[in-house]
Amino acid sequence: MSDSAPAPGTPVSGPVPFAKGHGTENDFVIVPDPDGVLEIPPQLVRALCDRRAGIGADGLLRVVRTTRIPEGLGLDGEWFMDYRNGDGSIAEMCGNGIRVFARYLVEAGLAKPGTMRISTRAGTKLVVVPDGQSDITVDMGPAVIGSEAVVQVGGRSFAGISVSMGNPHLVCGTVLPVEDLDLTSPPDFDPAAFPTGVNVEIVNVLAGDARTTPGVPSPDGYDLRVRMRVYERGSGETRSCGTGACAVGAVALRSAGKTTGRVAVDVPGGRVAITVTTATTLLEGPAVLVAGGQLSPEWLAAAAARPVIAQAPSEPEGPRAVLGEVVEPTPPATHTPSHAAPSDRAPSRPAPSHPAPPESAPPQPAPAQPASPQTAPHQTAPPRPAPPQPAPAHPAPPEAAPSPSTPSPSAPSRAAGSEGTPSPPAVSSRPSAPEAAPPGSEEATRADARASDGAFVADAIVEWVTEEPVQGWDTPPRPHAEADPAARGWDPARGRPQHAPPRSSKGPARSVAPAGPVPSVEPVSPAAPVRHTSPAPPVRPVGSRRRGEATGSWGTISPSADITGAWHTIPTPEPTAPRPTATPGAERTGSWPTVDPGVVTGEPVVTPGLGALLKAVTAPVVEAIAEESADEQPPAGTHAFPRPAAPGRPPHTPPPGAPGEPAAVGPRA
Ligand SMILES: N[C@@H](CCC[C@H](N)C(=O)O)C(=O)O
Repeated sequence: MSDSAPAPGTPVSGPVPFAKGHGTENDFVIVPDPDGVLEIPPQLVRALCDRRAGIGADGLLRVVRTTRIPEGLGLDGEWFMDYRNGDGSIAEMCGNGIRVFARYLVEAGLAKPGTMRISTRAGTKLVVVPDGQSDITVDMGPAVIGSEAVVQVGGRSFAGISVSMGNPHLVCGTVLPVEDLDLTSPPDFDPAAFPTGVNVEIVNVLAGDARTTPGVPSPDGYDLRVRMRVYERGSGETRSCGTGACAVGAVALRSAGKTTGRVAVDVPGGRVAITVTTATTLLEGPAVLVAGGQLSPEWLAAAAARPVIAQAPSEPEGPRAVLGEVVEPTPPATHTPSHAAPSDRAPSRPAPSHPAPPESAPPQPAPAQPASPQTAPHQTAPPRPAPPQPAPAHPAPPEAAPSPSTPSPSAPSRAAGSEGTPSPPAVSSRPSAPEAAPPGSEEATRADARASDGAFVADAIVEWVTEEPVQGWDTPPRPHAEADPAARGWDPARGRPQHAPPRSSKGPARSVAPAGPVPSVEPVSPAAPVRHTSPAPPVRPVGSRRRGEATGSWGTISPSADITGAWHTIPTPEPTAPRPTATPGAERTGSWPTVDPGVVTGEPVVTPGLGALLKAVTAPVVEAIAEESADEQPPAGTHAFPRPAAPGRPPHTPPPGAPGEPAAVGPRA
């Protein structure tokens, strides 16, 4: 923080800028905070992501210099992506979000196009942003493939393979057309297998798998084409998930007998390309900025004053002041993994009860622990560490691997560096590069993953059947959730969805989480203005939203924004694959075939667009480019999106109508 920086706790006197963007329609509110002076509590994240009373998004990206946050210690990207799910919970990584984040850096004049390093809770990622509006590519690190687990989605059981992309995923292949599935309710999963929750991908293989789609060619440049829908932890169903697509690409390739290749992953919001090499996973896809503007101070105050639903907080926070309000101290609450959707899509809730496995399920599927617990980024850098670390809702069985919620002693820990820290560290220059890869970093993860490469493949017995590609497939409309949990289909007495499938009468449930307390509404303290970070009480539990508040004002519309609102059309229609004959219980059989560990059936696929990146990953010149990018001043006067305030000043307050700046529409402080 510079000398002229406001003292912690000083109210921010101006409007807070924001931008809105999406990657394949996985959308985000972007809040620039280069000095790390803003705290955005979960309830404000929820309010901002509210699609009716807020700006609306699946998640939030806070743009902060890596040197200004405890999580960034040891990370060497100039910028840190502080990602939040729409329900206010923190996640380790977001593949679509980091592309949008990079686009924002460039459009806001904070970075130059080209290669840049962006730090996340899952390590520092290399990102290539071409000049113009072309797709952005991210080196996401290796997919760490774990073991089989079963999940209940829309009343059906699916077997899947757990994968860590820094955050946890369960990839479930199925013969049922994914567009027919009901993803309006949170999946029921085994909390012992996923103590911090899980993102669930349901997948059809459409082309390129000789065993299941014989004779159906993939689009040019791809080895496989798949379609997926996803239910995201903390966000509900989204129209795309970048980390999920990476997980799907890795598992789908292995199911087809390959460990490397390129996969077209079609999602409701478009298509992303996944390239799996022996060392890493590349995610390529669009990133679009839609608008920029300023949050209304009145709206912020109203958002902070709304009542909250008392529940176990999804992300225990340390003492901090907050954006929009200051709350009273509360004793630490028992942590319950957060994996529910935000309130405008599905209720936040305690860990769901896990129904009995389907009759055809293996008697005792292995707990879904990644093969190398010490290498899984979401284990080494758990998303919700807090001192003291509470026990998971259900401890893993004795034979299970150590709980992923157990932080590594060497992992970067917010417990050590954040929660008890009254203010961001006074670091004014970039830290020198560590001699060894920092724990939890991408480099460390990759090195560990290489060492355990042969242990990636899960012991799953599966069957793939093709299904007919469908043009213009769509997902059911998102349900509009009401404040009343019951009105959202939530049974507070049972602590699970009202229409959750009954547990099997033929055997006990494998793991049943405690139903949890019935949510109750309680007020929070009166709203206070936006404040800078300072020693402050813990953040209260995530709140529900209230209607009728003033919202953040809209600013400019980006010329590059895709505002058609139309369903994404797959650009190149592929030949129709033979549609399988659905058999009773088929959803249980669709999963991933066993692949011999360590079998590599193809060379890494290098396409023209990715060749440069693959070279960049290893070329020393990348470091020079990254350094240059970090050290040089961004071009002035060309940015189209709101820039953050200069160091030491409150968030940017552009003059109304200034060239290149969004017009100030909302009320001023
Ligand atoms: N949509 C993101 C993933 C966001 C985080 C996820 N919901 C989690 O909690 O792990 C992506 O594009 O990867």
